[in-house]
Amino acid sequence: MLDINNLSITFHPGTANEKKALKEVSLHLDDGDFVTIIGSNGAGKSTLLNCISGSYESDDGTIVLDGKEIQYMKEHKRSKMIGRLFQDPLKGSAPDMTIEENLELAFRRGNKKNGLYDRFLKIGLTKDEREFMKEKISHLELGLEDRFNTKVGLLSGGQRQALTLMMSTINTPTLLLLDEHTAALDPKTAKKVMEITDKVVNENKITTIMITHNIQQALEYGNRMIVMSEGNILMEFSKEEKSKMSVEDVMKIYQSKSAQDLSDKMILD
Ligand SMILES: Nc1ncnc2c1ncn2[C@@H]1O[C@H](COP(=O)(O)OP(=O)(O)OP(=O)(O)O)[C@@H](O)[C@H]1O
Repeated sequence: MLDINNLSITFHPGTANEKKALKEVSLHLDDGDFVTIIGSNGAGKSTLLNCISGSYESDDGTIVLDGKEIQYMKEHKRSKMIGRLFQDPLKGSAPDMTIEENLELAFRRGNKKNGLYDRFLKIGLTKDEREFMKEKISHLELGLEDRFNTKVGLLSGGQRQALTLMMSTINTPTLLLLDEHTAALDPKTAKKVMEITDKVVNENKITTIMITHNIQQALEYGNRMIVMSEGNILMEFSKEEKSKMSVEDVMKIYQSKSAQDLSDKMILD
């Protein structure tokens, strides 16, 4: 479903600041895979997601998603297939619009049959659509279904991140990219948003890549864990291997295989 072959990108080539951020990275994901990625600061984790989403154009290599070569496809076109969440809960939803308006925008954007919104002809949700979305959002158990007319800017960081997750998955994406999407939340809220994420991903069998600085989270969730260092994929662990590992084991293995330690953020967690 996702085939990345020999992906490379160098920033500021030929200058003193030259940085090979990805060095011939190859990665294959099957349908429904939920892969967690950990690695030291500057390992290339976000760059990899940026190349997949189209925020960055790689110098070399291919990215094939669902049989289509996408490495030269514009980012806005890829966004119809790829959902993405960032660390910052303020990204991904419009603060001056209500929950309902944000959900409608996400619903029409990814739904060919509902292309009217693309042409800026806002038509509003039908009664059935509103009920469908209220039902979906009630699964978050955050009470957002009763606040459909609340402006999103008034929601907490956790509520907003959960809403963005809902917006990214209301039309099931081919691929979901999560870039430390719980890192800016307090531990209790982060846990709740992670549990919601896991439920949404598993129930809808969404192929997902999640970067996290939290090793425990990387071990606990998903069916594969990838470890990156200096622009390379250093190691990969299956669900079964992960289940037998502790956070300390991961840190020891990383230190023995890489010249670096895992990021300071990870050690502090
Ligand atoms: N737009 C850019 N211009 C120049 N250098 C960049 C750019 N984006 C990333 N880099 C560099 O590429 C390297 C990899 O960065 P990246 O953000 O992918 O790391 P990361 O593994 O996500 O790290 P962190 O855990 O600190 O977020 C870093 O040295 C970074 O400074």
